Amino acid sequence: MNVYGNACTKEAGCVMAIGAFDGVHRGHQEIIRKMIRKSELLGIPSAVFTFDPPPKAFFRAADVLTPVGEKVRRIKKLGVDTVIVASFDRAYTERTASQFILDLSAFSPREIYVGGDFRFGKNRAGDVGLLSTHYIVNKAETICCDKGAVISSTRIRGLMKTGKRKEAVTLLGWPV
Ligand SMILES: Cc1cc2nc3c(=O)[nH]c(=O)nc-3n(C[C@H](O)[C@H](O)[C@H](O)COP(=O)(O)O)c2cc1C
Ligand SMILES: Nc1ncnc2c1ncn2[C@@H]1O[C@H](COP(=O)(O)OP(=O)(O)OP(=O)(O)O)[C@@H](O)[C@H]1O
Repeated sequence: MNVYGNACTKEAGCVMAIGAFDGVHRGHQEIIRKMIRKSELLGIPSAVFTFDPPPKAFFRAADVLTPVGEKVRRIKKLGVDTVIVASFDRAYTERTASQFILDLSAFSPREIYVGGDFRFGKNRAGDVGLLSTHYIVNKAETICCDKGAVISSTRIRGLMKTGKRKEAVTLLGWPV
């Protein structure tokens, strides 16, 4: 596990957002900004817990929009104090949902932000319900584009593949 920024410790605690965040697209930015606002309100550090490579790249060979260095840079640029990157390899996918919950406790998250469909742990056994029995969990609302379609890394990968760069950039909110 690599940790960028030392603001978030067990003692200091944090408000945390968790996810693959490949591309750090406009949907991701919204959830991260909400998390930062809450951390400012509570007067504690903000943190993002993410994975390298993104689980979809590991399991389904999806194209990676942002290599880890660029992903961390984008997340920091949004104003996040600490970025935690777990190495997503075969051994890591064997960690159970309970082990992952225990991993998080090293950063004492006071509140956590995820999407409603967030899953974690071996065979995706953990869900928001389970996480909520341990932490205060905020479920982010889904952000859509102007045409009303959900913004996702998968959608942006498709646009890039078919040469629709301009549309991809609009959904990403970053230049490519
Ligand atoms: C410890 C751990 C183990 C995981 N094991 C699996 C797995 O066995 N199969 C799978 O499809 N995804 C697995 N995942 C990936 C999650 O399903 C999910 O993609 C990840 O938590 C990121 O959330 P997000 O997809 O909402 O961004 C695992 C995640 C974690 C944290
Ligand atoms: N459009 C969106 N609006 C709000 N939250 C989002 C949006 N897309 C993803 N999220 C949330 O951001 C976190 C990271 O999501 P993830 O990186 O898996 O998103 P994704 O774009 O759907 O990726 P993929 O298409 O590869 O599955 C999750 O908690 C997820 O629910």
